[in-house]
Amino acid sequence: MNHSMRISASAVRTASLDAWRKLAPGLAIKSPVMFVVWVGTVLSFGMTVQRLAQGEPYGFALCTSLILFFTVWFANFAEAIAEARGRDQAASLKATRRDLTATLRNKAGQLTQVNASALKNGDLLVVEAGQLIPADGEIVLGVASINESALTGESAPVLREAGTDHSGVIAGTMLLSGHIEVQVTAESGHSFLDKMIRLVEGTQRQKTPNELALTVLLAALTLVFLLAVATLPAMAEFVGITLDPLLLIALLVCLIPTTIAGLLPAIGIAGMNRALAANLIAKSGKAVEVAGDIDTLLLDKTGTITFGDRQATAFLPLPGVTQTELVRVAVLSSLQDPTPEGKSVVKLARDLGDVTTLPIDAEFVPFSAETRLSGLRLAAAESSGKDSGFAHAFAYKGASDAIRRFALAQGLAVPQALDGIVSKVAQQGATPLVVVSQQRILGVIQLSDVIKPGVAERFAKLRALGVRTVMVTGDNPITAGAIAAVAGVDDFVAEARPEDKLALIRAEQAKGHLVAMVGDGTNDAPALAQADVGLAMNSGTQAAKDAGNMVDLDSDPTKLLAVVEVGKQLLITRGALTTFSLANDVAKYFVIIPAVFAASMPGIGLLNLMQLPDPQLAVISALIFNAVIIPILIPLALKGVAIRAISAEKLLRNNLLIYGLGGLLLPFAAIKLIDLGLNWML
Ligand SMILES: Nc1ncnc2c1ncn2[C@@H]1O[C@H](COP(=O)(O)OP(=O)(O)OP(=O)(O)O)[C@@H](O)[C@H]1O
Ligand SMILES: [K+]
Ligand SMILES: [Mg+2]
Repeated sequence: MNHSMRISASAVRTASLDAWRKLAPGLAIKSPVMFVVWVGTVLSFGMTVQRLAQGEPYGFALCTSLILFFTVWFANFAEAIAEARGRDQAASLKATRRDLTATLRNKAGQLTQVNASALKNGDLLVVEAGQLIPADGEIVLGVASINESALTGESAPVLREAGTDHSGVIAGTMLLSGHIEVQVTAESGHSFLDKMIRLVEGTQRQKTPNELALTVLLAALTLVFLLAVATLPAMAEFVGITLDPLLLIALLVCLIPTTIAGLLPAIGIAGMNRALAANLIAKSGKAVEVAGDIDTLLLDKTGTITFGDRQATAFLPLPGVTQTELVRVAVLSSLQDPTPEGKSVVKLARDLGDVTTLPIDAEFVPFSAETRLSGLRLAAAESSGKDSGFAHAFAYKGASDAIRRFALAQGLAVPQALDGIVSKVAQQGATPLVVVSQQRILGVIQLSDVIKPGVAERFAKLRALGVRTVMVTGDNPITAGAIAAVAGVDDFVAEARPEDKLALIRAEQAKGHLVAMVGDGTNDAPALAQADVGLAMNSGTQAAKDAGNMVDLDSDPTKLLAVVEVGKQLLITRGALTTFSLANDVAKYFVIIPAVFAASMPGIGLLNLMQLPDPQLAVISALIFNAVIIPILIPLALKGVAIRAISAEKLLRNNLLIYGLGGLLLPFAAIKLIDLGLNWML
């Protein structure tokens, strides 16, 4: 993906054209504030023509009309340039999805070649090494090594596998090796990526709730100023002056919040652009915005804080159990377990010389996040029944609390020595899996995982931004504690099942927190849906991606930091420019009103701080400032106000100082300068 956020010359060219197109009344009315300026422009041009026709002086009228016109045009240009930049960004993404062909497998097993655009949800595709994946989907068969660089810019191949939490594939990426079957989950043109493309292109942009609220507020302010200006002629009449209606229009435009109204769409689009530049797919502008207000972040341990490639590294038998016996039962419990954990158990056992094979009539009990164990039952033993005197034969492995409970329910004793072994493994941050057969608990498998480098710094940065991090894991409290300490999370919850994660999010939300959550597994889906920001990994299952409101193309769980930053920057930029715009308007009021009345009311002349001699020139100067401040601020609106890791209150105070006080003082100086310039020119 092209991550350049610079403004290209061609973007400026298209935006200039689009700014004209956006003058159409149907589009102009979308922003009530700018529509008032639009109407003012039309009226003003009308009066110019009228004065021209009647042979009256029309210079002031023409100047006013032109400046008003450019005010509207600049606002249109601000939006158009943000959109053009979004289109540039989307173009490279779109290119990955063009003209793909698919090998479709029908129910009878026959293969046919079809165009990817004809694919339907649920279609089964066969993809061979060297081919491009034709549609977004989930691998239902096979293991794949995939190059996603067309999408993410990252050239290192990624591994995707059927039946795991990383089975998702995306159209336009390249299958490097393997032979896979993919089930289509998103028809061409309807995937998250397509949606994001439309969002950044501006073709499917909707105002976010905050944007809508601000638009209403600005419209209300405009109405207040409209009423205030409407009462001026009567007041002027009272003191014996007749006010030129053009002066009133100009005054109104200076007073209403045109700066923020003109820049508002650009700020929102730029937020989406920044998200996409970070390889984040947001399903709506709202998701990005909410991310800025997040104060609690829930992360799971395995695969988020650690690499998630849990590998068996040791078999630790209980006293009185031989290593061979422990290994044999561990292998029995894992032979049909497709998880990376299960496979690694078999691999380590084989390396140690184990040759255990699957007994006939074995019934596989798959791992679930609910039971937190896996293994097999022997159906034959089961059918012989309890009366025959045989116990059910089984071999299980699982989380220590789960196996302990299971063993007790089966009437098996829990050996004293178990705790010691479990804690020893857990204290190193490794995951202990306890192994049990129908006869007894045999010992522990040690699963080792590696903490991702740099997570501690990221969490520290989040803390500085006011975001509390909580690790939620299905693992035991000791392992969780050990990992939490190294990773530097603020808090952790252990032995959590999926519904516990959901309950935790609800509890945090009930306390008034806005919660973000990262996940990739199907069992994360409810929590992802409940969270205010649910960031799903692109590598994850379709259920997770459907439930979340953001997808990370890089499948990097620590990307949540970037999500929060993009969101915060959006909110802070919008807040700062709103403050600036309103402060400007207040200042303009005090510049213009005295200038207008000074000539006929000596008393008010004292208030004419800036000593602007000619009321018409004063108004023109204010109008010019009012217009050009929009393009001047476009780069800031697009780039965003810099955010530093300081507390929200400090940030607010700093911004009030810079954009509030600055916004109040700048117009006095700028308008005086423009006025001096105009006086000199004339
Ligand atoms: N294949 C497996 N067979 C048996 N038990 C397993 C298997 N995989 C994991 N477990 C046990 O179940 C627990 C929960 O695993 P799970 O992967 O659901 O954790 P989680 O809720 O996703 O949390 P996290 O990902 O943070 O560890 C693990 O800590 C481990 O003890
Ligand atoms: K204004
Ligand atoms: Mg997990």
